[in-house]
Amino acid sequence: MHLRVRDPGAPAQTGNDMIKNPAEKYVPFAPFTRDFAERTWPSRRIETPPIWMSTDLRDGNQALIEPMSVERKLRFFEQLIKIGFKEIEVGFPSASQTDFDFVRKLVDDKRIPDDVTIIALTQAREDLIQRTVEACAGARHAIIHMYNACAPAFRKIVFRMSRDEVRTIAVEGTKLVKAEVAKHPETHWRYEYSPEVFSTTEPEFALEVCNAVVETWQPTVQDKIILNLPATIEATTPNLYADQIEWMHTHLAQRDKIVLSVHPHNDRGTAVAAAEFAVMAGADRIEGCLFGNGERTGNVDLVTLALNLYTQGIHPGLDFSDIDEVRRCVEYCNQLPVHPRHPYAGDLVFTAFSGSHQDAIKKGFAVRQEGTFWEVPYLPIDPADLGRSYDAVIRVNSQSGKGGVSFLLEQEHGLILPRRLQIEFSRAIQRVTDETGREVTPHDVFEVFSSEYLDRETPIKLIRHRITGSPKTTGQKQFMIEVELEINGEVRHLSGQGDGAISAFLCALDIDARVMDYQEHAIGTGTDTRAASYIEMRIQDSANGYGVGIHEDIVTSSFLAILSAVNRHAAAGGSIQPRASAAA
Ligand SMILES: CC(=O)SCCNC(=O)CCNC(=O)[C@H](O)C(C)(C)COP(=O)(O)OP(=O)(O)OC[C@H]1O[C@@H](n2cnc3c(N)ncnc32)[C@H](O)[C@@H]1OP(=O)(O)O
Ligand SMILES: CC(C)C(=O)C(=O)O
Repeated sequence: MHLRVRDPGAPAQTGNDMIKNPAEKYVPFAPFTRDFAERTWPSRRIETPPIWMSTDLRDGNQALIEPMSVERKLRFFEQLIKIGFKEIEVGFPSASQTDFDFVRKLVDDKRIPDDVTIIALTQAREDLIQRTVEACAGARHAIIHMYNACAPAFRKIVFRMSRDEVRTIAVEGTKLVKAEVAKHPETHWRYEYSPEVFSTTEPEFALEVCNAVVETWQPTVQDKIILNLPATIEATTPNLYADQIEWMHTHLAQRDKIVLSVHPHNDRGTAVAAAEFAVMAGADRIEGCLFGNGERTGNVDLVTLALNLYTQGIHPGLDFSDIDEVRRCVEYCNQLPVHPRHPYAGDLVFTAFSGSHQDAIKKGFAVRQEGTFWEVPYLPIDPADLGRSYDAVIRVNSQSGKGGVSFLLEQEHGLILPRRLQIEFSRAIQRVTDETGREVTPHDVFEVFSSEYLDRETPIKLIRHRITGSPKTTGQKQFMIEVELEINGEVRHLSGQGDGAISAFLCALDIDARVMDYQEHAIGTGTDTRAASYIEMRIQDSANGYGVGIHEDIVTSSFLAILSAVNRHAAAGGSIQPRASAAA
């Protein structure tokens, strides 16, 4: 295909461009000549899951660049069983030897659990029906699924047939299926009929064909027929599809002997909505594919549908506890990637880069208590329910803020930064992300944090300290301290006293500095426990700045935090004047 870039100033062109008035070329689809005012579906809610039918191995497979081998089909089949599907369309056995062999393998190797029904699709042609039944014969439960297109364009262009002739294809095909399956009584056979392209078929005609098929098959309340109403090509807004479904639901004869099924495709990008509305409108069953594979823009995505229900508190009856494993399997079998933004399953769907999202998520996790309703902002589902970790929930780039940065430090290193330090440190990260224009990993964040706060050892480095007198030993309200420091490369011995260890240390340093805020907490537990100290200082007349120290000993960690603040001050060009000790 040839793509052209058009000069925006150029006059409208003909040829490959969009036309000025699409109404000259496209007719909007309206299923009813007048409004279907009797609709009730908009005020309904979905309270129970539909019957799920996976057509990955059929509709999904027929849309692949390379259809699945038997090995890939088997792997997919096992995965579908594991997820909990009870109805699986396994192929179009009359279409290819691979499909035929695969279905036979399932049956002959007894790979189909007793509570699972396989489905095989066929056109309404005698030889194809025979081959389809032959492929499934011997299975405990099997559904023969027959289709023929009923929409006006197909009657006119593909079949060149009248309505009566098209209805006859459906009825005669149904008779053939009935006769063929009767030859294999060891299998419990059911029948599914699809008026293909139902989405653009006149509802009255679809009804006429479906009623004729039901009459021919003669289902019972116990052994229902499946009538599947496909949006073979999604033709309109999902509300109109729902109207079509509700109209069929309320007008079909023998409705109690019918499982009403839908099969939405995603041409307009609204298959999920169409399927949900269809269930509200009376559908009992949905056919689709995992992650929305399928012809053109795909079949409706069953993962999204199932998990949409789950987030409304309704268990879908399908298990996606390890969604990554499901995704890997589907990607392998289809040889197609799942988009990183794909609902519930994409790599990025539980990740926030932007500052305000990160802030809200961090706060949501902080107040979250086990056993309470899920209420973490921006996360519609707990990633842990799908086997996803919280590791990637927050990632940092130039769009991020303090919440995200400090969340990473807390998650990865157990550091709980005071609010003002969060603000201060996020500026350091912002500088990096602005300079590089790239994401910073949790590892990068800690590196920046270390070089900004923890690795500051010049001009003053703590060598050792000794508290020589404390209120307990001296009987006075004073701490006495002796400190060995390296200052500008020279070892110094200083001493000081104060009401506490920190003030004694500051006295020994003899710097014009005040502690504005002091916070500490433990990191880890047991013998590995360390203390993290955060000290905000005002040194001389400069603006407040933080220092951070981490050490096994809590007092040492606070001294390190003071020196971290002092050294940062010096690095920023501030002056410091330590006093020489008496010994020096
Ligand atoms: C919406 C859907 O997804 S439907 C499923 C589509 N999937 C597939 O087609 C995949 C498997 N299909 C195939 O391998 C092949 O199409 C086969 C084996 C079924 C048939 O192959 P062929 O015999 O070569 O026919 P072809 O595919 O060209 O079918 C077209 C013919 O079947 C007729 N036809 C199409 N659909 C049907 C139907 N449901 N029932 C009866 N006849 C049909 C057409 O009118 C056309 O007839 P014509 O040759 O007299 O004009
Ligand atoms: C055969 C039918 C159900 C189909 O795949 C479709 O209409 O999309």
